[in-house]
Amino acid sequence: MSFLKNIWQQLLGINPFKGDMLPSRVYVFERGRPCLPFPHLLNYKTPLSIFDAFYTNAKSADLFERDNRYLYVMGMPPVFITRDPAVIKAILLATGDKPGQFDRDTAPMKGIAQATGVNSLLYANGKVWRKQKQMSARPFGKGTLFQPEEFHEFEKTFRKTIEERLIVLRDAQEISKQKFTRVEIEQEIQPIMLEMLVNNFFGGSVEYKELRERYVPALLSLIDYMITNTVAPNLSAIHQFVTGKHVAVQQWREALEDLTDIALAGRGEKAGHWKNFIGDIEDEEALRSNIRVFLAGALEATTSFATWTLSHLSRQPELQELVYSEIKDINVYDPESLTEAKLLNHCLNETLRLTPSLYFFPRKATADTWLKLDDTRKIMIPKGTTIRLDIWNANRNEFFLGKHISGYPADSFVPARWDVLASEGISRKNLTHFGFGLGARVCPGQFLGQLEVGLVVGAFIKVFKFKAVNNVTGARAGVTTKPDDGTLIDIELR
Ligand code: HEM
Repeated sequence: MSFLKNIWQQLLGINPFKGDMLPSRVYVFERGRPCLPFPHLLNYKTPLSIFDAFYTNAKSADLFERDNRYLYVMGMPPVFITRDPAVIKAILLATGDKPGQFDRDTAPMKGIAQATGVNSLLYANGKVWRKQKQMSARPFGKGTLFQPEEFHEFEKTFRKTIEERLIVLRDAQEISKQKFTRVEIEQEIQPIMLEMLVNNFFGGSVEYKELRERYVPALLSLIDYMITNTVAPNLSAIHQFVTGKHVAVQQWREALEDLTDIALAGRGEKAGHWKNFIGDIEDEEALRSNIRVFLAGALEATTSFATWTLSHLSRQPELQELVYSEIKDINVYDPESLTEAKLLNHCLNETLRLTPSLYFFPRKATADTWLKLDDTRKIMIPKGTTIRLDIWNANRNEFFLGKHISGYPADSFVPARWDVLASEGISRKNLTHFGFGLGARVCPGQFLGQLEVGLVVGAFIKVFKFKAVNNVTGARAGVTTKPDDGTLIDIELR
C-alpha cells in the first residue's frame, strides 16, 4: 500500500513531508553534481562528495530548503538528508526505544555488524540496545571515570604509555642528528590509542610491537573491508573468492577475536576498569560484541580526533606555542589541571566541531513523526524515511555557528570562538555541535576518549614543535574522517 502511495506521490511530485516548512527534492539524475547522490562502487570512498551531491543544486532562497533535502524514487520511502542543526538536534532528542521514536538505521553498519555481532550497543535498537546502554552507563560515565582514585590510576598509566612511545620518537629524532623528522603521525597514534584501551583501560596485556604489527593493521583492514562489504556485499564476496582475499579476512577476524580475549581476560580478577562493570552479564555474546565495537570504534574515533587536532595545530605555530605555555608546567592531568588548560580544551572542542570524527549519523523514522524545531516551527517526517544527519556540514553551518554568532567564520579553525561564545553566555550545552552526538544515543566513550586524546595531544606538544608538510589537507572519510595525508608533519624537538 505504501509502495503505491510512494509511487503516486513521486510521479506527481507531491512532497511527502508536512509542516511549516518543507525539505526540497533532489533527483537521481541532475547536472553539475560531483557524483550520484547515493553510494555505489565508484563513489563509496568519497562519502562527503555524496552529501555535497545533495546540496549542489539547492538554490532556493529559503535556507531551510537549502539545508534539508530529500530523494524520492522507485516506490521507496524518502531518503532525507539534513545539515540543519535545529533539525538534527530535534531528531537526536527524539531517538530512542520508546514507541514512535527514531531508531538508528543499521543499514550503513551491516558490514560492521558481521564482524562485531548484532547485539552491540552501536548496532542494536529497542530492548537489546537499552540493556547494553544500562550495562555501560556506569563504567563509562563521567561520575565513575572522573572519581579521583579512578582518574589518577588511568591518568598515570595512560601518561606512562604515551611517554614511553614518545621517547622512542624523540630518540629517533636525536640519533638522526637532523633538525626535523618527517612523520605520518597517524601511524604512531593508532597503536598508542589501542594500547591505552586494551592494556590500561581493560587491564589486558599485549606487547606494543604486536599491537603495531599485527592488531592495528588487522583492525584497519577489517574496517575497510566491512565498509566495502556494506556497499556491495555480493561483489565483495566474488572479489574475495577470485583473489583469495578470504584467507586474509579470516586472519583479520581472528586478530579481532584474540584482542577481544585479551581485553576480557582481566575480567575475572577485576583488572583495569572491569571492577566498574557490576552485575551479572546475562548475555556473554552481547558483551563480546560490545568489546569488539569498543576496540574497533575507539581505535578509529580517538585516532581521528587526535590526528585532526594535531593537523590543525600544525598549521598554526603561534597557537601551538600558546598551548605549550599553558601546559608546560602541568605534569598531572587531573580534572582540575584539565579544566585549567582552557586553550587546549578549546582546541579539542573546536577540532570536533570543524572536523567531527563521526561525520554522519544514520536514523530511521519508525512512525509518522512530528518534530518541533522551536516555538513556532514544526515538521512531519513520514514513517520509513531513511535519515542521514550530515554532521560534517552542520557543524560548519555559517548561519548557526558563523561570524555573527561566534565572531569567526564557521569553516575556519579558531579555538578563540569558544571564548567569544562564553562571553555571550553561550556554551556547548545550548549551542550544539554534534562531535559526541546528543540524546539517548550519545557516545558512551566521550569522557574516556576526551581524556585519552587530551593526554596524547598535550604530551606531544610538550616534547615537539611540529609543522604541516602540505599547505592544505583534505578529509578522508570511512567509518570516521581523518586528514587525508596521514597527518604528515615535520617534528622538531623542543
Ligand atoms: C574520542 C573520540 C570519540 C568520538 C569523537 C566519538 C563519537 C561518537 C558519536 C558522535 C556517537 C553517536 C553516534 C550516533 O548518534 O549515531 C558515538 C556513539 C558511540 N560511541 Fe563514540 N566516540 C569516541 C570514542 C569512543 C570510545 C572511546 C568508545 C568506547 C570505548 C566509544 C563507543 C561508542 C559506542 C558504543 C557508541 C554507540 C552508542 C549508542 O548507540 O547508544 N566511542 N560516538
